[in-house]
Amino acid sequence: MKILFDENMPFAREFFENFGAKENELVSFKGRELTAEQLIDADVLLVRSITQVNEQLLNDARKLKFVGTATIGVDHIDRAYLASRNIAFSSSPGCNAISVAEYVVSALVVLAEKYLFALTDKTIGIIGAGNTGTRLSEKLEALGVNYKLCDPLLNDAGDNRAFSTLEEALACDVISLHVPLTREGSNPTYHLLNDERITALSDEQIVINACRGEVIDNKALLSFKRQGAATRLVLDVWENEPNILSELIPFTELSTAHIAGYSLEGKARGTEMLYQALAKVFDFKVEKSLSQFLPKPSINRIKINQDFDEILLNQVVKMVYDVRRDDAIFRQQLSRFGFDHIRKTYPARREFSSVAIASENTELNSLFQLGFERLCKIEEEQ
Ligand SMILES: NC(=O)C1=CN([C@@H]2O[C@H](COP(=O)(O)OP(=O)(O)OC[C@H]3O[C@@H](n4cnc5c(N)ncnc54)[C@H](O)[C@@H]3O)[C@@H](O)[C@H]2O)C=CC1
Ligand SMILES: O=C(O)C(=O)[C@H](O)COP(=O)(O)O
Repeated sequence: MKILFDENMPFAREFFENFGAKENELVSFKGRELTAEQLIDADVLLVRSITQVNEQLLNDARKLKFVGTATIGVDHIDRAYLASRNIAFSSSPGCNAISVAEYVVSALVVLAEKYLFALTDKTIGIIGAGNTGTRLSEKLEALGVNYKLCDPLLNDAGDNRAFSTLEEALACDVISLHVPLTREGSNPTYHLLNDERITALSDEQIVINACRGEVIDNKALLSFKRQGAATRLVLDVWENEPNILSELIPFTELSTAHIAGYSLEGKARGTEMLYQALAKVFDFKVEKSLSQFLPKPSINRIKINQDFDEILLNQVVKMVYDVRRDDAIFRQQLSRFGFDHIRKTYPARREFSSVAIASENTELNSLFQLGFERLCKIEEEQ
């Protein structure tokens, strides 16, 4: 069985070697350079978000039986075409939802420190309450931060959480976008933040986009900022990646290269989910799991000697993931090396759960609910 996989897919060789594939049948490719010719004798194609999978790419791939994407988003896949060819398809729902939620928490912590506000004084409007929006809401709940959820589709489907209207979510102190990119249907998200909604934003609001660039009209956003709006922007995703509207960058508080979901765990979970999906389709036994391959994090245990407060939160969140690192890389390297290079050479980043906390009679439940591990007494003594 010949398996082609994106070179930016951690542990793909470890998962797929011996998976009915001989050495020369496990072939990596560059996501933006994959050609139809490379796929002629492929049985399985495993992509990330930068490969457009459509008729043009697959027309000559007559042996192809399975396409998988190690991502949450599926806007790069023509699923109707795959169905018309009877090619099995699997994405990796939720694989990097924790990573994106931790990116947002890091951004909030950094902005709270810079502008001297308490997170508990703010309300976060979460637009899109699927895997990522839900993970974020759980983390905010852990911190005692108010939030509103907006998801008309889940609301209509009978999800019994309390939902707000889009207008209510857009009026929150912080707006965090977690919708898929859609251009059709009852609630399309393409340019959800259009000129009209952008110009209605106040100087005090913060807008975070870590879903898809096209959800915000980037040109309208730039012209809004050029007119002097003080609205604070955190942008991880951009219209027309990798050729983005770089004039926007100086107007943002934090700018990154579509890496919100790039914790090692988040990326690698995508690979693991494809391994499991492939095993199901081809009736192979699932024998491997991610825990076999994840390296030890550079810091995996800490001891905390005070009760939880926002200063402590700032310290521990930034110890694991400080989004300013990625912002600095982006600003310094974009023009020299390009968008894709920054993503490909992304430095290691781990999730909060990679660190276990020991505490002596201190109240740290907020940190455990946020995602940090609790170190029990026996482990502490080892
Ligand atoms: N920046 C990054 O690195 C990453 C970005 N993403 C993006 O984030 C998106 C969301 O991820 P998940 O939450 O995991 O997906 P999901 O599919 O679990 O949830 C998306 C939610 O958005 C809702 N939704 C759709 N249209 C809406 C609208 N007009 N208004 C409000 N809600 C709407 C859906 O009903 C669904 O509940 C993905 O589709 C992907 O494009 C995902 C992972 C990493
Ligand atoms: O999972 C998604 O959806 C994402 O946006 C991923 O973080 C995209 O990563 P790449 O597939 O572009 O490496």
